[in-house]
Amino acid sequence: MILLLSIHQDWQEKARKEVFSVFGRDKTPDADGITRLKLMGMIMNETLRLYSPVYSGFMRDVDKDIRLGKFDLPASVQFHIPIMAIHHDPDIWGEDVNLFKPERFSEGIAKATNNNPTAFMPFGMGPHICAGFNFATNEAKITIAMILQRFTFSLSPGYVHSPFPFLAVRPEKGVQVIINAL
Ligand code: HEM
Repeated sequence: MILLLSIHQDWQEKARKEVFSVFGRDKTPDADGITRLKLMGMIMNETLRLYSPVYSGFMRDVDKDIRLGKFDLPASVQFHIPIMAIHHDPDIWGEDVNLFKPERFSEGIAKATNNNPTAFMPFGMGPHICAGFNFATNEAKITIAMILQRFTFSLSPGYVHSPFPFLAVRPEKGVQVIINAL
């Protein structure tokens, strides 16, 4: 999120305005307020879509013969759900699939996915959905909100774009930003 908000200063400003309107400049973010950060949620979803940390996806075992949409899946096969590929499918997200556009989530996930809400699954899906889902999203929202309350940030000219798959997607050469106190 820091990378994308450094590039997209307009969204950084919108996110800061939202944080100020909910917490002001000084209040430490609390659970109640965090649920009211709608723009922050949209920015987070778009970040998780573009740079899905669990890029490779996840596996499911088929325990009995089953029909899934147009596929007949026999018992005992394993299939792979490739999160990053689904998150970059233009049939679902549109021709602007590679652009950072948090506004695509403004009316919820069903609208953003052209009525395929299960196509957005940065934390997986079903009974084995990520156990840390709430923890991870709340922690990130609190951290970003506290940074936005105190600092502006922009991308350093030395930054080299280098998303790198190593367990999770990470910037191989780091994310260098210039930070200024507000
Ligand atoms: C941005 C951060 C994270 C992302 C994107 C993420 C994503 C995922 C994904 C895609 C799965 C597979 C889900 C499935 O098979 O349907 C998963 C499983 C899991 N995650 Fe996370 N995760 C994150 C953070 C965390 C954190 C912080 C914790 C623990 C505090 C955690 C604990 C787990 C556990 C225990 C599972 C296995 C759940 C099961 O198999 O029942 N995750 N996560």
